[in-house]
Amino acid sequence: MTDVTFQAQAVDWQGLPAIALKLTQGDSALVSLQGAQVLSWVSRGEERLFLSPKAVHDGQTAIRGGIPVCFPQFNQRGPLVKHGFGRVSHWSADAALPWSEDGVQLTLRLKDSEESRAVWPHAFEALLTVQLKPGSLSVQLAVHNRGQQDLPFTAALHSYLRVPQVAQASLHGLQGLTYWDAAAAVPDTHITQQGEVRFGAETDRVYPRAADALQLQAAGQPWLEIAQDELWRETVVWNPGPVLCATLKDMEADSWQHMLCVEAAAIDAVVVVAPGQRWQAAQTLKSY
Ligand SMILES: O=P(O)(O)OC[C@H]1O[C@H](O)[C@H](O)[C@@H](O)[C@@H]1O
Repeated sequence: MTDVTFQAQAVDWQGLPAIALKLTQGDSALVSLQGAQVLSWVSRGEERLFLSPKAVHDGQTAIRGGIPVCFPQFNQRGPLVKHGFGRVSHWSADAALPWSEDGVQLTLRLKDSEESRAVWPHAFEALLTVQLKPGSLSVQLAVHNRGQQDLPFTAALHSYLRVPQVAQASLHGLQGLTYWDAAAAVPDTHITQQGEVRFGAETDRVYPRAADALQLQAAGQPWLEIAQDELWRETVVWNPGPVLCATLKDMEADSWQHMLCVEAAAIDAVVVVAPGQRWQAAQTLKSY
């Protein structure tokens, strides 16, 4: 006897190919093949990811929201397009598989191509594995070096978390850690976090990974636990605030009030994967 615990279906999201995962229990996720980007995670009836109502879906532009995969470069820390070509590339999907007792797992793959080698001369396979089970979503990036030389990269899972109102949200678990403040007027500003993180003006910070999982508390929502594997050595916290948000064409003027990004990142030190070796690390979200 086989108990069916999930459904996986190829669907169209705004003209782009995507895969819809749905658990018998009710939780669901939507994953775009562009960028291997999770666009939606509904847990216990509630959408937990922010996807901009003005997100561009032309198949070439980065999609604003969900969980973009920044790879093989974070931000503008290198010669590639901002946040790397991974989020604007077409990934292929394996068949979805049962996972754990009541969940589903989906793996998407991106291999080097003539186009990628023209800008980044490395033979690689990147795998993005999404594991969905009741109350929890885990996203793992794996990078396999298929070439003869060392493979250097930086990366992040740029998770956009949806909150009803960011002014009534707080992020717990980073206190005592010293962050680099990328939004500070004075370059190279480092500040030690006091208490929880709160949002209002532009926030753009790189923290070292905390030993324990973070907790996001937002009025009108169940708590969210945010954990990241050790190889994600940094956590980026980003919210554009009203001024920067107004300049982002793919955000509504008030979108900054309904999101914050907590990004599992490997960026301060370049990751180097030896020939034939593999690097992998996950971020896991749990709703309480
Ligand atoms: O607008 P994007 O290219 O998606 O980047 C959005 C943001 O990503 C990260 O959080 C960086 O730390 C920010 O500096 C950047 O503005």
